[in-house]
Amino acid sequence: MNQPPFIAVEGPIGAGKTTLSTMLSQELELPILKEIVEENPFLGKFYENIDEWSFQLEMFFLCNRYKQLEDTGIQYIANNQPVIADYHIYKNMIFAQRTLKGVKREKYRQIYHLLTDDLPKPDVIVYIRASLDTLLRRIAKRQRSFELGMDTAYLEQLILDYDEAMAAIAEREPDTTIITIDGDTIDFVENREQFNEIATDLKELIHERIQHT
Ligand SMILES: Nc1ncnc2c1ncn2[C@@H]1O[C@H](COP(=O)(O)OP(=O)(O)OP(=O)(O)O)[C@@H](O)[C@H]1O
Ligand SMILES: Nc1nc(=O)c2ncn([C@H]3C[C@H](O)[C@@H](CO)O3)c2[nH]1
Repeated sequence: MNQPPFIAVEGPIGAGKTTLSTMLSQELELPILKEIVEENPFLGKFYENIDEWSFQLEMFFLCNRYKQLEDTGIQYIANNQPVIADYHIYKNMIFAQRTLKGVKREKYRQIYHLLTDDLPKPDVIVYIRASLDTLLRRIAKRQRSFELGMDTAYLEQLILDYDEAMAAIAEREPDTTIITIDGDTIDFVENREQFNEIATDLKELIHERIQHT
């Protein structure tokens, strides 16, 4: 039986996840789960020295998301309410597999599965793909001080990691709907028609699922 959807907006750093999920939550009148960024004590240190700070940072993200999704499961999903998030829990693995090495990576992997295997997983993913140029422009535009020294190669690699991760989810979870948006050509901020198309697709999906519940 279909459930009212749990929608996640995903994509590499600066793709527009928070922007699009906020717009969608307003348009579709859905509650939103947002990543907490400014209060993260490790992000600045991490971008200065990834090898030194990656384990602390990845564990911090994992624990925060775990708590948020545990609460979401109780508050919304168990009550058959649609909800939208500006991340998918699998994001933790995408980053951690890139930033952690050796024993720490293996320990992290085990903790990840222990914490997340029984969490509610999104059944719709809006995946915003974007080229390196677009991402760099957007990251520069928002002027977060800790991101200004970000290594371009790190971002370039994450673009590939995201593509691989989405392909792996599509194969592993055929019931998950993945809507891919080309963030280079579709401008959901400036072009209202393009935003409306995305919102309409999701409205139809929610409607279908609620009818089948
Ligand atoms: N389609 C767009 N056109 C122009 N600017 C955009 C667009 N989408 C997002 N932006 C701008 O790009 C910047 C990054 O967007 P946003 O913070 O939503 O990205 P994000 O994917 O949530 O980032 P992060 O990975 O860091 O969480 C913001 O300044 C936002 O206003
Ligand atoms: N290493 C690492 N692991 C994560 O799970 C993760 N999630 C987000 N981020 C970074 C991207 C933006 O700079 C900033 C806001 O999204 O935080 C992460 N970095």
